[in-house]
Amino acid sequence: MSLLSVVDLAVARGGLRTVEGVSFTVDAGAALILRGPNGIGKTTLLRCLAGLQPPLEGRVIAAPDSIAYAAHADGLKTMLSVAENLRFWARVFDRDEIDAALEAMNLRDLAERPAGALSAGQKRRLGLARLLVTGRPVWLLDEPTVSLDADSVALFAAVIRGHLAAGGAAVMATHIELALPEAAILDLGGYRARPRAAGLRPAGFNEAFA
Ligand SMILES: Nc1ncnc2c1ncn2[C@@H]1O[C@H](COP(=O)(O)OP(=O)(O)OP(=O)(O)O)[C@@H](O)[C@H]1O
Repeated sequence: MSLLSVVDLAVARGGLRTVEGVSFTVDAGAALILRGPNGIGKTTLLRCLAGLQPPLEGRVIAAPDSIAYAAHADGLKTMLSVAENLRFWARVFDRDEIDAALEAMNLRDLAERPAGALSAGQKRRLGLARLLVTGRPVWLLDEPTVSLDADSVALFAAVIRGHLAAGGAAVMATHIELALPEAAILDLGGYRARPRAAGLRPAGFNEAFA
């Protein structure tokens, strides 16, 4: 069963097309890794999949409320504890269970620590734990392993595997080897947009008369 389909997608950032003609499907239980050089548009594509910006062309097909996005920034509330951050985030998604997320990302001993007093890798673990409390099947992750040590990368890979085994799916942008050999790889380098403006202006718009 397909949880996410992308059809002939083109996206733009800062008024410029980044990638175009991107199509793929991610089934339940499957992971897709987005690769490509810096600036090709991996983050831009993820933002579009997450609904944070519209596509220039093409379609993103997913069930309503099925997607959870872990952006490059962890988006933590620094004055709240680890547990409070997770409870807050769970409530945003109308849920209240956080124990499994604390356990999975090895955060139990840090549960009462203010998020602002965590190390970079610990913050990243908390950022990833936020996905677990959403209960959503499709995870989008931007550079999920930045700042993680080898043990935490392995922890992360185990969490992704558990999510896939439970029928979820994941799309991840990363330059790092994730120890997930079963994941499919899509290199966006082959979808670089031909240089031209994003085409965001209305049809008939003529710059000479603007
Ligand atoms: N906030 C922004 N405003 C305008 N342009 C941006 C912004 N963020 C990124 N861009 C540009 O959009 C293009 C795509 O950037 P994007 O962050 O999607 O690439 P990426 O493949 O994720 O790169 P990286 O591997 O470095 O994370 C780049 O040319 C970048 O310079």
